[in-house]
Amino acid sequence: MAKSLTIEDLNVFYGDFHAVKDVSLKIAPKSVTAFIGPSGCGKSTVLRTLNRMHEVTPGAYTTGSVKLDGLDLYGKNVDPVGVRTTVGMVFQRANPFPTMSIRDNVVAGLKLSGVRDKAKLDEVAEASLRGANLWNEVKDRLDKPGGGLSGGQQQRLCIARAIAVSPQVLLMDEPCSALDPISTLAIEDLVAELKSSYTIVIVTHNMQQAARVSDQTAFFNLSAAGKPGELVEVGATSDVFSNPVRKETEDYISGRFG
Ligand SMILES: Nc1ncnc2c1ncn2[C@@H]1O[C@H](COP(=O)(O)OP(=O)(O)OP(=O)(O)O)[C@@H](O)[C@H]1O
Repeated sequence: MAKSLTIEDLNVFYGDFHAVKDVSLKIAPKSVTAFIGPSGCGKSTVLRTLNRMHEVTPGAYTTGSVKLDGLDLYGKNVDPVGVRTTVGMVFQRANPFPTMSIRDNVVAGLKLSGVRDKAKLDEVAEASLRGANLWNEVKDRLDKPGGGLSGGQQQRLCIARAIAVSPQVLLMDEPCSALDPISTLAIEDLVAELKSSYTIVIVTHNMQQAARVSDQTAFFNLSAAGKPGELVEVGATSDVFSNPVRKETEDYISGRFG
């Protein structure tokens, strides 16, 4: 199930632009790691390299390595589509297929991979919706369109869709930025529960959220405009927030810049 991630000397480029420089980081299985830092420092870019999602941008490439329990995700025979099943992703804006039913939204990935057995699909839909804390709210309207749910429910639907394909890691790119405070707390509670089954990496601009949900915090920064983003400090969240090693980290978390 949940696996570790080891990032070594990762550099990310968009064509000629060097976006992120020399990131090395270990992420333990069944833990939550928060990526924090000012806009443009490369948090989402690094996140996307963890399931090769950056490759959908023409000209984007990496050097260095990302290993999932020792397996190099950039190895010669590794299929990026398979990587995205093992390392699932939830985006900033909930993106369910709006006219597709709630049930079909959840099992879309399984259907795409050829599963046709209705009993199996129903079973996975229920388990995933339960896992995403959405079952009780939608169990009587599984055949209604996903687009009819509230923003917070749609985001949990997307989490259900991500876990339906049994990933080992879940990447979340500012999953609460479009949500109200109540829905945000529902997602944070869910992250705490999902941690028992998945390794989670979450990008957030919300310091309190990083402090509430994560075990480990990685602070990224830019040394100057136009320079690549760098990982300044990483450590146990309680240490990074209460006793940061670097002054830049302290300035950022105390709101003095960023
Ligand atoms: N598809 C892209 N093509 C070219 N450059 C990009 C692309 N995506 C991001 N960048 C650049 O890479 C750098 C890092 O961007 P990224 O989105 O990873 O930062 P971020 O820390 O997640 O920012 P934010 O907090 O604003 O979302 C920025 O200079 C950005 O302009």
